[in-house]
Amino acid sequence: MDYELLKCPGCGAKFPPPAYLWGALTCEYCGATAVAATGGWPLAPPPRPEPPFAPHLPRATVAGVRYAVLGRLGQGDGSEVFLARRDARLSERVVLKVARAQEDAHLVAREFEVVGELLASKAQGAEHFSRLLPQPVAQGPVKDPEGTPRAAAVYRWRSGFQHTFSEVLDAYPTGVDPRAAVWMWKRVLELLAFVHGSGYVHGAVLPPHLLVHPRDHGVVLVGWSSALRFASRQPLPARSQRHRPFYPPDIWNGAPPTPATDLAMSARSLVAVLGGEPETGRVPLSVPPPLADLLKCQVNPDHREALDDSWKLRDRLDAAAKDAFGPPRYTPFTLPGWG
Ligand SMILES: Nc1ncnc2c1ncn2[C@@H]1O[C@H](COP(=O)(O)OP(=O)(O)OP(=O)(O)O)[C@@H](O)[C@H]1O
Repeated sequence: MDYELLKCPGCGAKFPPPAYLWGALTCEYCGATAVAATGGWPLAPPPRPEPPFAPHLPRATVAGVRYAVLGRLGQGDGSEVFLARRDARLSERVVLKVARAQEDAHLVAREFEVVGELLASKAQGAEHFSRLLPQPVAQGPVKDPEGTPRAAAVYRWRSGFQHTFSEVLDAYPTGVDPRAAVWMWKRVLELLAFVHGSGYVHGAVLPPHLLVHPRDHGVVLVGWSSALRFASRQPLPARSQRHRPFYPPDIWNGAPPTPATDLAMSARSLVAVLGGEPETGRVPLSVPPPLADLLKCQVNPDHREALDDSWKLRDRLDAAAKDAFGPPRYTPFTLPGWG
């Protein structure tokens, strides 16, 4: 085999090993540029084009980033929500929320903004609770299959949180085990305590906005487009007609929402998931009286015993659950698709 010593033809200094990417070498000592007699050292071949991920899947571009749409996660009052992945080798899964109509565009933008404000909150527990809020990635218009631009927002995907209270009720049409309802309500109240401590109300604590992690006994809230600073005393910017029985009645008359509104809506959602009537707070007889009584008084913010402080209500729930079931212990809860 023949070897060639690489020396600068100008000053004779040794060249460093030629970098594969360069077609020429510059001498570190005399600054001369040397090109091989054959016209240059070989350049690295251009990177091979990445094979596209699942080319049959539809693509959507938001804020200059392309996503492959994997499937639908759900449908909101004003939006379509999809699971997608960044269309690149180093990928990440995201939730893509697209406004169904132009009139709903402001709600998608509003949610993105409010969530950003809450993520900046310094209220007690911010470090823990901010991880339970949607994590914004990007927002901007996305073109639908007809080419019409629609307002869209992208959030990070949280694996495990994919069943809403509405789907839990589909899986348990006569209602969940009251023990499961206890941890579900506790998680909602803890998160609401942080939201209220930050000066906001969620304003739409409804079954389709409550996502359950069945194994970890976690619950998070989505659907933040109605959230607002309660000190503003503004009425809710949107209400879901389909879920009328979940709102305290004064909200339909334009009353400004307060933390008590969220607590009442959380109680009504829990009543529903227990197989009861959200409006009256009536639950099946299988629900032990301490829990049934607490729910019944809490669905109505005007009830003389209703609490308007989320932590206090959580403490009261703790006591009611101890009365009914003894000290807390882990009771497995399953949903379709979970072993
Ligand atoms: N982060 C998420 N992870 C999994 N599923 C989600 C997520 N966000 C939304 N979904 C699904 O999409 C459905 C609709 O989403 P969402 O409730 O946020 O829409 P919306 O009612 O139009 O929102 P909003 O009330 O803020 O305008 C939810 O009920 C749920 O099934």
